[in-house]
Amino acid sequence: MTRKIDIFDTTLRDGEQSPGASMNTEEKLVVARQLLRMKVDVIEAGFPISSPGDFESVRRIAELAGDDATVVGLTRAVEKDIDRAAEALKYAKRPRIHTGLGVSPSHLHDKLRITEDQCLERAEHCVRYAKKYMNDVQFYAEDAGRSDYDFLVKVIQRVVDAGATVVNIPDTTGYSLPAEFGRRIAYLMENVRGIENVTVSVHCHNDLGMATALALEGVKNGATQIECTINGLGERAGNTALEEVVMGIRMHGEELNAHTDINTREFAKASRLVSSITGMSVQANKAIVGANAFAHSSGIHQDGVLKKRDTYEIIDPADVGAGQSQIVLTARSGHAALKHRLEELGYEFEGDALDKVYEDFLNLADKKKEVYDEDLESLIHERDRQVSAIFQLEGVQISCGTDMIPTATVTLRNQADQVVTACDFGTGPIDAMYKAVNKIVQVENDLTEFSVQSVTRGIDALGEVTIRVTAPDGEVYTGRGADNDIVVSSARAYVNALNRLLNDKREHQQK
Ligand SMILES: CC(=O)SCCNC(=O)CCNC(=O)[C@H](O)C(C)(C)COP(=O)(O)OP(=O)(O)OC[C@H]1O[C@@H](n2cnc3c(N)ncnc32)[C@H](O)[C@@H]1OP(=O)(O)O
Ligand SMILES: CC(C)C(=O)C(=O)O
Repeated sequence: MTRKIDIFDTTLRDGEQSPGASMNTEEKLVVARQLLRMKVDVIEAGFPISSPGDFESVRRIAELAGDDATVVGLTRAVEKDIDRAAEALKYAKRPRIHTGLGVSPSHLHDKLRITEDQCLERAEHCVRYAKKYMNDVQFYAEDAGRSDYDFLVKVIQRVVDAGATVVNIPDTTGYSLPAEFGRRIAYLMENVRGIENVTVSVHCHNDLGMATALALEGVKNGATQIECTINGLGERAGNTALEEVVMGIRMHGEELNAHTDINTREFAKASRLVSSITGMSVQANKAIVGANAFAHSSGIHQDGVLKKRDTYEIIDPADVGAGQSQIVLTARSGHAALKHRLEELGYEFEGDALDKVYEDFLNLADKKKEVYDEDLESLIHERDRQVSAIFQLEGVQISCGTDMIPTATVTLRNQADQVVTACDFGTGPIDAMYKAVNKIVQVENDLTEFSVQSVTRGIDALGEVTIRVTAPDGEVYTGRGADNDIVVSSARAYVNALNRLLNDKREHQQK
């Protein structure tokens, strides 16, 4: 059996320290419920002395958690902070005070302005003082990542001897390299007497983008608690992301001799919840919970994933509550992805027919970032319309604008494969285009309806135009056309309606 790693979630404390991410008590309770659903072991609910609101949040989350999680209040190595935290945690079933102070030369000399001896004394005192209130006391050695190895051993020895149940070794500034941070943890494990009787925790920041790697190195070298946040929220560049570190342990559990009890299927939901409450959006390429984490948009990858998912995916998206892998159709997609999506939509294309749709698809995809299902359907319908065409639109060019007479030049190809061009002007670009088409097609009709709608989303969406023309005998013919450019859609729709009218006329003549 591998070691159980406790997941200490600090979204509500360090996560909330992200500029712009602060949460009120009700919002913190909503997040806390989600953390309980995920079965985190420890919830750091706030810094009780910092404000009445944070005190209340810690108090209510302690009540909410009951026996299901340890609830932590953070303090400085200051008696009044500890008193306030103890008060907030008075009714908690599993309370923990998290106290401590800086231990690096920078924090001692420039921030706290104390000597090493004063630091050792304060460290011991804050733990002993907190122990008056409860047994479970966690000590943090702030900025341990930049501290002297032997001084850190002395600090941790003092607090272990004073009764700390958990010792937290933070890389507060995200400065360390993972292997070096691992050596630091190993050094403590070798040199602090009795450390095997306490929980060693790691709390890493992401200033160099290595917070998850740092935490995993910590675990590899002896830590059994990881402090982390949903979406990696936290001071400055954030903390170790909970979803990343838990999945890292799941993937490499044997090598790390580690497992967690977290319900990973709640990850996607937790990510969305925290993002919507804090207003901190999640980057699309964020590991595990980003919108693109299980999306494939290039042909070679799509072909691989369609043959077997694990050719390009190490995690089943369902395991993190992210549904299914997505095949995103773009100009980098190949036949395999297009065929697959068409089949999902109920269209079977093989061989030459598939090649032709693929060609149209690429033309469209070069103009759009992403080709959606509606685009594909529209593209197929457009092809069907052209198959039975007497006239086909070859090109349309418009010139219009302020102080200009709208003018259209239209080129059509007829069934005898002749290309005919006509030009006309009108009250607007569409009117000019219709008149130019009429000069070539020369069939009497009234344009009785014109409507345009966006087929998909975004500025590059296909616009689909529907028009109705009425023949002299009162018969109505509908035409449709789709393109990114609505003038082109309009020309296509009009030519399509006229083709129908002409086909109908021919059929009548043949009867
Ligand atoms: C690495 C971390 O993330 S630590 C957690 C960060 N979280 C917070 O800061 C929570 C919100 N903070 C607050 O509400 C306030 O800063 C308070 C209530 C904690 C303190 O407020 P104030 O008394 O006004 O002090 P202020 O914030 O200006 O300065 C911090 C003081 O605490 C001292 N201090 C900082 N950390 C510690 C510590 N761990 N132990 C003891 N003293 C500390 C500083 O040296 C400074 O003392 P000084 O004024 O004697 O120089
Ligand atoms: C309070 C401590 C654990 C902290 O947030 C840090 O060192 O980054």
